[in-house]
Amino acid sequence: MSKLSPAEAEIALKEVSGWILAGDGLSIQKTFKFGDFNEAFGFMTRVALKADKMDHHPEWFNVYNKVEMTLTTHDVGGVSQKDIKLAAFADDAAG
Ligand SMILES: C[C@H](O)[C@H](O)[C@H]1CNC2=NC(N)=NC(=O)C2=N1
Repeated sequence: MSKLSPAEAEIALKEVSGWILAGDGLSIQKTFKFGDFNEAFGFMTRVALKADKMDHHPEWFNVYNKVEMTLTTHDVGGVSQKDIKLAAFADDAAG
C-alpha cells in the first residue's frame, strides 16, 4: 500500500461521495447524518465489522444521529487506497 500525494488523493476521492481531504493532506473525512441514534449506531456497527476484517479502523466521533469519520493509513503516514476502499464501504453502509 503506497501513500497517495494530495493530488492523487483528490483524484481517488472522485470514487466516493462527500469525502474531503484534510487540510494537512494526511487523512480523509466525512460527516454522516442519520434519522436517529439507532440508525447511526447500526451504520457504525456495519462499518466496524468491515473495518476489523480489513484491519483498518476509523477514527470517529458520534453524537446522537451524527457520525464524524476520519480515515488515514498509519503504515504510510497518510492516505492510501485502503482509506478509499473503507470510505466507499461506509458510503454504501449509510444507504
Ligand atoms: C498494528 C495494526 O495492524 C495496525 O495499527 C493497523 C490497525 N488499524 C489501522 N487502522 C487504520 N485506520 N490505519 C492503519 O494503518 C491501521 N493499521
